[in-house]
Amino acid sequence: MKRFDFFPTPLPGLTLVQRKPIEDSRGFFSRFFCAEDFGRVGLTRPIAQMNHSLTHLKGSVRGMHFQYPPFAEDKFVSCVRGSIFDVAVDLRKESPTFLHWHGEILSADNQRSLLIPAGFAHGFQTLARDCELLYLHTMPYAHDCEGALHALDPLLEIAWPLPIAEISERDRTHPMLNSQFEGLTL
Ligand SMILES: Cc1cn([C@H]2C[C@H](O)[C@@H](COP(=O)(O)OP(=O)(O)O[C@H]3O[C@@H](C)C(=O)[C@@H](O)[C@H]3O)O2)c(=O)[nH]c1=O
Repeated sequence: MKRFDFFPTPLPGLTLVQRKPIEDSRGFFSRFFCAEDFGRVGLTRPIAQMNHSLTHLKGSVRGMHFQYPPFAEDKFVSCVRGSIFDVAVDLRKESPTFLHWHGEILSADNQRSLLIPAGFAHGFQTLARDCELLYLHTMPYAHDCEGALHALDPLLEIAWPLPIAEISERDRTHPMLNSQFEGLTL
């Protein structure tokens, strides 16, 4: 029995994952991750870290974050409480979709996740109060390799669905992109 459906997005390698829970009168049972199935859509490295976040306010934005090589990471992002507009930006130097973004609504109800390959920046906006996210990462957190784009960068033009209600001090001060940014070579 298939536990997931995988859908390609306009950005090569970025994959929308539809979990397929088994429901009964008690509720549901759902496979959350499967190395074999995910390997077929490009996630071939083992999971190194798992993180959990809670965001209280509707309209909050976190992002756009990535890690530079050698800590560039694949990320599997899910919203297990509430609903978010989840966005990935292609930063791969040679990619035909360099600096394009793609967004998907991920929610506890729709049971969708985004599988984001290394070489992308990631961020999201909450569409409800008290949203909780789970992340699987193929590389550990490496403070010295952190990179970020500004969520309101005019070169990206990310269409956030709501006015930004809250954003961290760090995320508010990321520099805007300029023509010197050549992208990531992995
Ligand atoms: C991301 C991260 C942060 N931290 C620490 C640093 C800081 O003191 C505190 C909060 O960090 P931040 O403000 O960066 O948290 P946050 O803005 O939620 O960062 C997250 O944003 C989304 C968009 C992602 O894609 C995630 O991978 C992650 O980068 O937690 C870790 O210890 N491990 C981690 O993996």
